[in-house]
Amino acid sequence: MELYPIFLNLKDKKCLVVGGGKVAERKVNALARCGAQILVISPRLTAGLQDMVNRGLIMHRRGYYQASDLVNTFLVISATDDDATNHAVAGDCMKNNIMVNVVDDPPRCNFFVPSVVHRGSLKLAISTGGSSPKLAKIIRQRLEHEFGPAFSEFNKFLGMVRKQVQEQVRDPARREQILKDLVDETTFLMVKQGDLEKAKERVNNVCHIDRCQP
Ligand SMILES: C[C@@]1(CC(=O)O)c2cc3[nH]c(cc4nc(cc5[nH]c(cc(n2)[C@H]1CCC(=O)O)[C@@](C)(CC(=O)O)[C@@H]5CCC(=O)O)C(CC(=O)O)=C4CCC(=O)O)c(CCC(=O)O)c3CC(=O)O
Ligand SMILES: NC(=O)C1=CN([C@@H]2O[C@H](COP(=O)(O)OP(=O)(O)OC[C@H]3O[C@@H](n4cnc5c(N)ncnc54)[C@H](O)[C@@H]3O)[C@@H](O)[C@H]2O)C=CC1
Repeated sequence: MELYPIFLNLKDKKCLVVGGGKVAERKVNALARCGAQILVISPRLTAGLQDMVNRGLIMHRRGYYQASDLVNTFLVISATDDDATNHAVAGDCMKNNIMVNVVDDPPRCNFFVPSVVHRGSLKLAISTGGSSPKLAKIIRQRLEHEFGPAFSEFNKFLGMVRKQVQEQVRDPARREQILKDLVDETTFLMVKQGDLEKAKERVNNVCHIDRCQP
């Protein structure tokens, strides 16, 4: 099966997490950082999830999953240790065309959660298609070394410069050429070697417009 990789905007989308154990906590944290509106259904919660409830970051209904929990839900993660519940959640979601991930049952998922290197808006997401989550984790750790925190700032800088070029360079051919030349292998290596200022200067030299300053 070939999986289609996408990046979802979950801001204010209702997301349901069934189960309140350590796997649920990991998935909730990933959803929370994207501004999702999260409801956890579980008779028990980890201390970390309880803390998030106390701080008003997520909602919690103490109890067992019911099909009515799915009303208005965009995305569901079923992270219980109970097969019958996980099957019921998957079946109900499939019937209603809701995105669903069942953490211990890949065939019942219509999406997998990748391993992710976070560098601000720059995300490197790794999936093994479910073959080996541990391999995905090892690759993520290697990439974290290779793509250090400087990439977060550099990516933000490029986004800003690119927007300025789009707004200020009227001639379409010139604009296209500048955008293509904005970053190259040499600039990339400067960021990688930690010379962010030099990299930014090189970008500014390409666009030659006064407002392209950090
Ligand atoms: C299909 C998928 C569904 C989904 O959850 O989306 C899935 C399924 C399962 N995971 C299992 C086990 C483990 N999962 C991890 C870790 C992670 N698992 C994640 C994703 C995924 N896991 C999806 C596929 C991703 C892909 O395509 O590669 C990561 C990447 C993202 C995240 O969860 O946030 C996160 C790493 C985050 C990071 O650190 O970067 C570890 C490692 C560890 O804990 O150290 C182990 C133990 C070692 C091992 O098994 O490899 C089991 C067996 C359970 C059992 O038998 O008890 C199943 C069920 C099965 O395979 O049948
Ligand atoms: N996909 C992944 O990344 C991984 C998946 N797993 C699998 O994930 C599952 C959960 O693992 P853990 O979080 O460690 O288990 P856990 O035992 O800590 O948590 C299970 C949670 O489900 C809740 N629960 C049980 N029945 C429920 C129901 N009917 N409705 C709502 N909540 C219910 C329990 O109260 C508990 O909070 C296991 O099956 C495990 O094999 C394990 C490691 C990684």
